[in-house]
Amino acid sequence: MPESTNQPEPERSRSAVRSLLRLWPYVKPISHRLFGSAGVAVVASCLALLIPLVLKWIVDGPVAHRDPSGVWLGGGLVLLLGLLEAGLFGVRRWLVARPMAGLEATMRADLYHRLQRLPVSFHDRWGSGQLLSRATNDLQILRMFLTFPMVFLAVNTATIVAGFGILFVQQWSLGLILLVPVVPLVILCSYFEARYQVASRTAQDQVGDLTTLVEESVLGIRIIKAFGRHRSQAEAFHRQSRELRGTELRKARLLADLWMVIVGLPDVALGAALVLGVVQVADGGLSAGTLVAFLSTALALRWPVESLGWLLSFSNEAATAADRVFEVLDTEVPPETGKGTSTGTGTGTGTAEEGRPADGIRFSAVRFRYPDAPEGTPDLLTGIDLHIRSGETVALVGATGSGKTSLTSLIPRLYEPTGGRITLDGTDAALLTRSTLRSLVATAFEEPTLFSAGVRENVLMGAPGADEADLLRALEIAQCDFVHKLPQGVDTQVGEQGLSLSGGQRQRLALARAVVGRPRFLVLDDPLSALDVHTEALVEAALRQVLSTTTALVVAHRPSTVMLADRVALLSEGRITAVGTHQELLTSSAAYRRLMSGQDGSTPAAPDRPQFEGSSTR
Ligand SMILES: Nc1ncnc2c1ncn2[C@@H]1O[C@H](COP(=O)(O)OP(=O)(O)OP(=O)(O)O)[C@@H](O)[C@H]1O
Repeated sequence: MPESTNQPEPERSRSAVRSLLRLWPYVKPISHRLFGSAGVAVVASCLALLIPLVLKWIVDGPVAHRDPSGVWLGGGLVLLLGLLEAGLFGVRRWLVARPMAGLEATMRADLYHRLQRLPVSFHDRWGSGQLLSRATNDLQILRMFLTFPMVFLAVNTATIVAGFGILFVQQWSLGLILLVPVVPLVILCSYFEARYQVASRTAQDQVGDLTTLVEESVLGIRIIKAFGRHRSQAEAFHRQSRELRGTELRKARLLADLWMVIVGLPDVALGAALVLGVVQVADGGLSAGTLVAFLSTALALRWPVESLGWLLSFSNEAATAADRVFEVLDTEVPPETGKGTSTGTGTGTGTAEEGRPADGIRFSAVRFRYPDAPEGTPDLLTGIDLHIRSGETVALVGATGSGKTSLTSLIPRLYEPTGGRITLDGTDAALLTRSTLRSLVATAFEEPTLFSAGVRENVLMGAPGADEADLLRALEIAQCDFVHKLPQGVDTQVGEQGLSLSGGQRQRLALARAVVGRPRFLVLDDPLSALDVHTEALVEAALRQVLSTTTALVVAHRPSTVMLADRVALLSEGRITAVGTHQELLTSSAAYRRLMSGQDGSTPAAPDRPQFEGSSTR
């Protein structure tokens, strides 16, 4: 199982600000709330800065003049300012909580829709865990950043500027001492920021890889158990966990160094200001109240200054999260219609015309290579010419790895051909919109995937507009009588979080899904794979029914599937090298005989041999 993904290497050096600015289109609709909350936070922080001024008044006034009523008044004022500050911070939260949850939901919806629209070749390249972590972890980081760190970066900077203003007014010489650490702090912060940025990206990518591994271990638990692969899976898990732990520790070390500097330098400066201030009070050059106010203001500025380290590191993580999310959102969705060549009867309008002469499926000089195939590898399909007549079923056979599945996936344009043309009843498939194309072509894959939903939803997924009558018809055609005996009939939950169905039951439900929309064309990828003899007979019966209603291309690995077809096409070295009935090919093609007898080592045929040597095709 792959442990790392093949997605493009991200750009490691980038401006965090530029990355975060990309969030603006999402922030814009709620910017009034965000700015409002920042304004409220600035007012709250400034109220906190007034407290030292009240203290100065208390010390130099009522305390110096031994006036208890003045002390009570000052105390009440401090309490009032504290309550106001707390209340305003509460209002700030209230202002942003709901819009931020909405922003996260909108971004997640956009990401999800983009993932749904991106081609299969994109999903081939990206590990599912990487996508999962972007849709969950990274979006959560972004919401948290916009709610708190972004606002407080601005608020704390404003508070620091206002606080220093107050310090300078109170005693400029002491204020200057506190300013001394600013230059080394800025230099050290930018040094840490650059290193933290790299560590943060590495950690977030490693979380994605680890998510992929855990997901695969859960989904593939049967195989892991069956092959006793616990140990190797556990080793891979521990290795990736250790790597992630190492990166997190590196981040923690960087953060610890940053905190040490951010806390240490101002404290040294504060100590120096305290000593100098006490000397000035002793000399009579400064009132005790002013020194108390100065130190209280400086202490009130500790949190805004100290928090800068954490806020900067979080901002970096948010910038990384934004990069990772936009890497997906920026991936271009291929155009709806490709660069097909209009045939004499092709419409080019993206719709399929009713009443078009039923020509079936035609492959003309179709070429294909996977977008991620290594440089220099030859095309997988090098010129496919094949005509499946309307109403006909053609079985596609070939050695393992010859490209059968790849060929069938070109019909619904899960991949785009790199050359040639596929026409459906005379219309170039490349000129149809994907939605039109997929309403014409239904597919049942080798692995019948069911979703965590009821039988009804799983089957109707094949035709969103279909009704109850269509559902029952499809279930009947696909021989899914067993459904009615399930605890809640067609409403029984199946799939990952539902009732476990047998392989044959899943195959038949996948067939029902394929036929529920009465598709004009049907593509089946080895629909009898891995079935026991009894189940195979049931699915075969279902298939016969299904195939009689449509034009079909069926990938066949075993002779019993071949027997369902009218004709057989042999795929070899990227081309269709022979077409004919089963009997014709047995007579005329040595390669076909070898394939059917299993002598090429790819197709097990022995148990079915007596069957396919008979003459009937369907
Ligand atoms: N997504 C992909 N990216 C790159 N190469 C791929 C991809 N999928 C399949 N291939 C390669 O294309 C070749 C043909 O694969 P394909 O699955 O079409 O063969 P097949 O004839 O259906 O095989 P089988 O009979 O074993 O199912 C193989 O060499 C495979 O490694």
